[in-house]
Amino acid sequence: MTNVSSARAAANDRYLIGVDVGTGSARAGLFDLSGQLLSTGKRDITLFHEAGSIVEQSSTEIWSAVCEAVREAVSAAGVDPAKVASIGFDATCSLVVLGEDGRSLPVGPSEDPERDIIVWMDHRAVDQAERINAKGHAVLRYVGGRISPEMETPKLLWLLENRPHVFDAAWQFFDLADFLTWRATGDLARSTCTVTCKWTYLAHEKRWDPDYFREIGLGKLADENFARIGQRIVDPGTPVGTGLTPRAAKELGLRPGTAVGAGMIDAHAGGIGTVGVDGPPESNLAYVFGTSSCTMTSTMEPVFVPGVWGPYYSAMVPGMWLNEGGQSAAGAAIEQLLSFHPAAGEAREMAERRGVSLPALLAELAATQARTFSESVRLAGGLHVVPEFLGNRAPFADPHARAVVAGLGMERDLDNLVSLYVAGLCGIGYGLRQIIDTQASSGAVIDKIVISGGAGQFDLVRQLLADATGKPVLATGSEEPVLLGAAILGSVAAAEFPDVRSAMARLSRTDRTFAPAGGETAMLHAQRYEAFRKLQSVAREIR
Ligand SMILES: Nc1ncnc2c1ncn2[C@@H]1O[C@H](COP(=O)(O)OP(=O)(O)O)[C@@H](O)[C@H]1O
Ligand SMILES: O=C(CO)[C@H](O)[C@H](O)COP(=O)(O)O
Repeated sequence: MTNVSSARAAANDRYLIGVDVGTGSARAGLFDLSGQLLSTGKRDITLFHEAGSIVEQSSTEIWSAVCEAVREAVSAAGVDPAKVASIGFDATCSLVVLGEDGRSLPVGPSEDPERDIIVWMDHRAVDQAERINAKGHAVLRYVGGRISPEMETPKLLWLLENRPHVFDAAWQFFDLADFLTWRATGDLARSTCTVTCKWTYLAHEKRWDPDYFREIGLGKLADENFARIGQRIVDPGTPVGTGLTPRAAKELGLRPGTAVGAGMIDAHAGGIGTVGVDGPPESNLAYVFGTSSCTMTSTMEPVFVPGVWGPYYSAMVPGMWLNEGGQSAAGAAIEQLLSFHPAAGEAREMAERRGVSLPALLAELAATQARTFSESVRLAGGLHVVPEFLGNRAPFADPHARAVVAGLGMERDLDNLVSLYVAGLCGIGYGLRQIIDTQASSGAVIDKIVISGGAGQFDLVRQLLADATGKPVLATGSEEPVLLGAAILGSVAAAEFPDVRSAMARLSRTDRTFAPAGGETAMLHAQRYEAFRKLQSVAREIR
């Protein structure tokens, strides 16, 4: 084992960059070899919304945002780019469509070629997903029994049926993380993580299933031997190409040849940035609470949980199986919930004056109004929220589910908005509890939750989630575990660590534990959880 002084010396020598492309922004973090975050850079990215659940982005804009964020992080730390050993990428699981020579193709009715990405949250392919599910092909066993319209094969089918000229003109279809490693290195390798979780690649058998593609109407892709969706599938962290191309290096402000690791989906990077702490990975559920929420559970043997994505082999922790749940809208659901309230405008102005976001302001107000974080649940009073504004991802795999808010009165004031915010967070917590309970009844039992993501950075949120689920919530030492996860991928490609497991063990540690409240508070949450399930079930019945 390296001692502290030699680790420090090494830490001064070489640096790791992690890039996280979330739904709303591209961020870069510069780490030393002890996992210490030295600087960050961030650029917002545009989301184009259209009728029909269409949400698109631009890969050109995203690549520029990545380059600017990396330059910002490197210059803020004052580090010589020659000392950057590696770069790793994670991104949302959005579909990028490129034509010959890598030129962007328009994925939607706007016909704007810059809009070449169907974003993960785009639900245009609900009908295609339903038709695929009706066929019941055996590969669906490995995506929780039902394909989601957020995955890539329904989206590809939508393109083939609605924009056949674009489908035919496409040279490559990429998951966003694989686009980024291709753009950085020129290598078309796909990551096991992306293709297994979103494209039905069977990593445990190291193969695509051509029958599935033929049965659902995407036989063309099988006939081409999968040349447009990935013929070389490598584990996350595998060195890609010969590192950065001269062009990409110039754009990023780094050296050509800097090692690049095969990437991951953002939630999975959050997973490897967190689940290595405190006990074996199978005891820890990684909870990534950002625009969406993702629950990542690792097991030694495959566990089939209807309505929870997976089991996926080696898609997150190498050699382990993964069950992935969560909700399509989590942070986004809280934003939507708050936007309906009469006091939202006034509160937003107040938040702007203080230079914080609206939910961050409300978290602060809730914390000051309650004696302890745990007691803030009482602020919710008779308000109950099932925050399924964009369907139920797990454990019902139901994209048609919608939100329920119960207990509204005539109040219009800021305090009532704080109450609604707390009730919304409790609803997020009960949805998480429901996934944990469902997984446990199928055999995937966890002891603790390790949290990451933008919304997971608040102590009030962490405590409420611990109380709502009855499980301890751990915060890691790194304030940016998702960026750390991405940096780990690069570090392995640069051979700074022998493999992802050892990098996880070396670079992540627990900072604080939020123990679940007992006594009356636990009872109150048990009652509220019951109310949540009743409301959710009535809403389903009504539909
Ligand atoms: N205190 C908070 N309470 C609830 N939601 C929050 C809070 N702070 C941030 N969020 C939400 O978290 C999301 C941003 O998280 P982040 O991980 O940065 O996003 P992404 O990676 O999805 O782009 C936004 O939806 C934001 O409104
Ligand atoms: O589907 C997912 C992971 O499988 C993610 O939810 C999606 O990629 C968006 O992530 P984020 O909320 O962090 O922007």
